[in-house]
Amino acid sequence: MGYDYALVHLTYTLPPAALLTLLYAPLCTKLDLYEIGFLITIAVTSTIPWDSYLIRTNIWSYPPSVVLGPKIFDIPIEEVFFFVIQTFNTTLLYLILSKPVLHSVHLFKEAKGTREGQKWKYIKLMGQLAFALTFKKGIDYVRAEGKQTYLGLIFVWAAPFLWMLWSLAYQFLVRLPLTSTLVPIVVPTLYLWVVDTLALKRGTWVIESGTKTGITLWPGLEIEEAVFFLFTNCLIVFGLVAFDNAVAVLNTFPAHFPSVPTLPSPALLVRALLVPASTYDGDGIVALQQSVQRLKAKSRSFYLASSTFQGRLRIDLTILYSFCRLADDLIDNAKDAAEAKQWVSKLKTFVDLSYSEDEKKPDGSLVKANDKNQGQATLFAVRNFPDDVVLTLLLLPTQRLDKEPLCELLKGFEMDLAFTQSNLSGPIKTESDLDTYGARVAGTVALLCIQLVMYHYPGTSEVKAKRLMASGHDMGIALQYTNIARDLAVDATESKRCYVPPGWLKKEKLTPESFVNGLKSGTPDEFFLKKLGAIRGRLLERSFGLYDKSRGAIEELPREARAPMRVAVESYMQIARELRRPGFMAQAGRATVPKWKRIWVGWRALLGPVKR
Ligand SMILES: CC(C)=CCC/C(C)=C/CC/C(C)=C/CC/C(C)=C/[C@@H]1[C@@H](COP(=O)(O)OP(=O)(O)O)[C@]1(C)CC/C=C(\C)CC/C=C(\C)CCC=C(C)C
Repeated sequence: MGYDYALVHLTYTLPPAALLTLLYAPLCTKLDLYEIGFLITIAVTSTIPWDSYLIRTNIWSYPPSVVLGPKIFDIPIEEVFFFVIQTFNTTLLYLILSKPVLHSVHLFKEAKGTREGQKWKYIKLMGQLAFALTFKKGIDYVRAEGKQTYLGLIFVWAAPFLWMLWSLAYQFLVRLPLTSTLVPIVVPTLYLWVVDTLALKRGTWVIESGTKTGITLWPGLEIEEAVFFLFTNCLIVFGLVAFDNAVAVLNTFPAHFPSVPTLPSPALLVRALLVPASTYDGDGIVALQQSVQRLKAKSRSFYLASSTFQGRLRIDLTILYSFCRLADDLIDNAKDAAEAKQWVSKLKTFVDLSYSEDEKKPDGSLVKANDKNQGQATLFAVRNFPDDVVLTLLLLPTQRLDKEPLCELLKGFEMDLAFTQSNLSGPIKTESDLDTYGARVAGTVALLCIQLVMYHYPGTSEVKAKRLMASGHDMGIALQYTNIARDLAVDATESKRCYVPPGWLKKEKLTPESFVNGLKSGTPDEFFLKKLGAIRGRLLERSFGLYDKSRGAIEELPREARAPMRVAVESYMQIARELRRPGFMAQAGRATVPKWKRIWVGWRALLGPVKR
């Protein structure tokens, strides 16, 4: 009996496991735990018979003086634990690197008979051929019973699994970013090559000389060992990608899978993978791709927060963001007031059409509102909006959202039309006007987000729902105050808008005109900057007041949405914290949160309520 193999774990496999666990724990969901368990179970059960055969045929051996003693099918328990911990570590690295990825956007509709469809057919076949040839080579090596036996046994064991996983998930394996495929294969493989070199040198495990090629990748690392670790990490990552491919199909296509259990059974996962890619909803995928692009390009805070939401809620929030953003942009970027008004009116018509009532035909039959609305709204959207807007409109989950907040949001955008060159304060005459504006453009967004949360995680009582809505509404206004405080200069120079109530400006002996001119001047004097600091401070004070009042309610949301909502709110409020730093207070520029700080704030918010 000895401790050498146990020491390998203590020194090399357990420390990275602890570090990865620490990093991933706040992000870990029930589905992640299920995925980890699923992969470990498959890894252990598929490796035991093979490893046991290798030991019993003396291809591998473990000197009794280096292992503790207990064995499972002749395999030392340290070795069985190796299968577990290697799968665990590679899986956690994969999960961490994949968190920012919305898997649905990497699905692809393979239209039959098209060049693209043909291309995918060849990609699939080429992979299958490569793994089939590897298997064949393995058989030849094993049959020869010579120096390539061990290499052959690795090929024969791994290639069929790789062939099967490739056949099921080739699309995802090709389309996912390399950070989700190559990196989680390469990093653990290199690491284990180093560990293996050290273990072989110390004699912790021994490869018999008659059945190995004798070729080394570097001094001390047998080629067989290098291939073994490369293949096992490929198997783990291919398995994870296939799992996520199945979950993406389940989440993305409600027409195929109307409801999705929190933990889909293995049979359901396989069913999802077997849905032909030619039957995918191609427009839905493109709409999501456009929405994710929009979210990534336009809001770093919400992009970061979106990665902490799960499943269909994440998809719905991404589409909702895209809708709000493009509606705002259509109006803001219109060439003149008349065009902006037209966009508001078209958006209103689209919303009206999406929510009209059931209709009775003259023959007494009923046209269900849902079907009728979808048809009418689709037709209207296609005829009246640019191509890159239409798909988002069509995917907007109106069945899960109330009409009223959407109409109020459009009223908020309409308020922006009242700002003119000669009326810089537009509709904002008093503090209460500013509250109304914030309620319309941001309070409504909060209500819509909470409705989606409660739809996807049902069970909130009516009384609680009302309370949550009221607090969420306040939180939306809080975020809008921060948004205004951040964008004072941009609003003044690019849109000629002044959202600060004239009364507040008067207190600083400013008018909307002098304030906007001061912000527009490249080098405002110290005197002006002091006043700017005071006004910004007042906006932020209101923002933090509303934030303090409402943030407790986040802890009353359904459990699954609490931490992600905290991340969304905190990463936006971090902008307010940056603005309040003494160094920034008296600057005219736009505050941004450095990437590392955004990640830190998000990670911190996942752990629990943040101290103010
Ligand atoms: C995680 C995720 C994808 C969330 C999506 C949230 C969402 C749908 C946001 C829409 C934002 C948007 C474009 C609205 C149009 C009007 C507007 C510009 C509002 C301002 C947002 C700023 O967005 P962005 O940074 O892209 O804009 P600019 O860079 O300034 O151009 C707002 C500041 C409003 C945002 C308000 C919310 C997201 C509501 C927050 C409140 C909650 C989520 C509720 C919290 C729950 C409780 C119980 C307190």
